[in-house]
Amino acid sequence: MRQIEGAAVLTAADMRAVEQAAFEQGDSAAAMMRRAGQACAAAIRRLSAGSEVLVLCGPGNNGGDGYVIAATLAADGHPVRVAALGTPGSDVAQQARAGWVGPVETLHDTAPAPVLVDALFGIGLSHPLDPAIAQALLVLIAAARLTIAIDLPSGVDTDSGALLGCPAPADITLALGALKPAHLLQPAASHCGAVRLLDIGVSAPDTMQVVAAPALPMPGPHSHKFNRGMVAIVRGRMAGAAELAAAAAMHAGSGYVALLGSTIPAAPHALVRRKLNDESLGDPRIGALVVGPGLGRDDDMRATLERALATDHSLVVDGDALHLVTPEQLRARGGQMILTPHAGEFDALFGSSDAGKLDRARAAAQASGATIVFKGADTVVASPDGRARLAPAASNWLSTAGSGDVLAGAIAACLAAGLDPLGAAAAGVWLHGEAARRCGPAFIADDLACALGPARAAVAGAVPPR
Ligand SMILES: NC(=O)C1=CN([C@@H]2O[C@H](COP(=O)(O)OP(=O)(O)OC[C@H]3O[C@@H](n4cnc5c(N)ncnc54)[C@H](O)[C@@H]3O)[C@@H](O)[C@H]2O)[C@@H](O)CC1
Ligand SMILES: Nc1ncnc2c1ncn2[C@@H]1O[C@H](COP(=O)(O)OP(=O)(O)O)[C@@H](O)[C@H]1O
Ligand SMILES: [K+]
Repeated sequence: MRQIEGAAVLTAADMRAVEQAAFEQGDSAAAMMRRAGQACAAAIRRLSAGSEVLVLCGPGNNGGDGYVIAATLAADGHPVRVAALGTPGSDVAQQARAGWVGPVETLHDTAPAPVLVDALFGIGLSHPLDPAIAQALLVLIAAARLTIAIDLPSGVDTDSGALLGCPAPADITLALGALKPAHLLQPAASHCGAVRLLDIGVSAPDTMQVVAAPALPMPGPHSHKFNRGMVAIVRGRMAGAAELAAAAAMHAGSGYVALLGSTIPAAPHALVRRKLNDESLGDPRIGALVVGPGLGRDDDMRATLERALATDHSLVVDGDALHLVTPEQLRARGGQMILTPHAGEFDALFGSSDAGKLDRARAAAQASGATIVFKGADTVVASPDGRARLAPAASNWLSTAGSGDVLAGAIAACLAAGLDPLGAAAAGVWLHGEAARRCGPAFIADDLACALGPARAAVAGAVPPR
């Protein structure tokens, strides 16, 4: 059982392809289900600390896992009962059912137990849960001290994280072989409780991963302020937003941060304030240029954005700037670009849609040629090359004004430090989440920017000095 940071994330189709590849290498579905069920049983035995376990088994292979779990627990002398919904459909699930020699109650007639194992539906749930099933499940959950979901809580859509009917909230979800998008995307993610990954002996591709603590360059004797990575930020109509992004870039480790558009001295004095003109915008030492936080959307600011786009700097495009560009314009510009939209900005730039957040982020990356950081209580980072990173749940206290400006600055610092756009975006998201965790409750964006330093210290040493 392991933590999820850095783990592979697979859609339902990816998971089936990985299983299929394993079968072609000589593995069998029965052996895989046995490994999955036994790994779950070992975790459940530890978590239940001797209390009786009730395993709810569905009609598919998730239910098959459930029968293996029950048989394994019983063989270890652990008190366990089984209640089923329907009869197993696949050969492998029927085989697993045959391995359970105890009685099988029905979902509607069974009595509660202190530990409930939800093995009703996993990645195969295709339509909303029947309300009568959902109701029976919720009654058993309410009576249990601990609910453990196998692979996914029953009642969520694997790929989009949407709810299918009234899902069964779990305290712990044991993800099998790899994470699925629903473990990380809202609203499903908040029904998973703590997610832990179990190895079931399959090797998953790393195209999609959970955002993990980044490896960031450390300063050494060769370092000076410019080769640490210089960040420039365009100041717009709401100056505070650009100031927050600048503070974030400084605390995230940039050696030199310039605010373009004001020369009036103010704290922090480490921030270099320059006029916005061709010379300052064209400074070849700039490693990342941030445009958009508090920019404004009037014609003057549109012209300022055009000037920023006309440079050949790596860009972080945020906030108002996302209302002033089109995906086609960005694609035509090319170069390294990271866009950081929240849901409203995303809809404005790419259009609204009922598709899932992961699919939308990936399509947007394709359309714009930029790396997309689709923000919210869940955050998806998608690269135009198809790779993606999904953030683990972050502090809900991030729902405070200016926290997105801080993220833009943190990402810019990582980009200027030499990370590729996907790596920089994921590193910025991780630092932002870690800073929020360190801030505790009711912080403001200024606190968050300052906490990026200690968050950065948590990964210090990840990379030896150059
Ligand atoms: N190769 C294997 O045997 C492995 C299977 N695994 C398990 O298998 C699961 C996937 O198994 P399946 O593909 O069989 O899918 P599920 O067990 O998630 O559910 C599919 C079954 O439920 C039915 N169904 C779908 N929606 C329903 C609804 N709303 N109401 C009633 N019935 C509904 C389907 O017709 C099908 O019979 C994974 O989540 C995982 O738990 C893992 O152990 C990995 C290895
Ligand atoms: N409920 C939440 N839980 C976790 N993170 C959140 C939540 N709400 C917002 N965030 C994060 O906080 C930041 C908010 O950014 P944004 O909406 O652009 O704010 P602002 O424009 O005020 O700077 C994003 O990084 C987003 O992912
Ligand atoms: K389940």
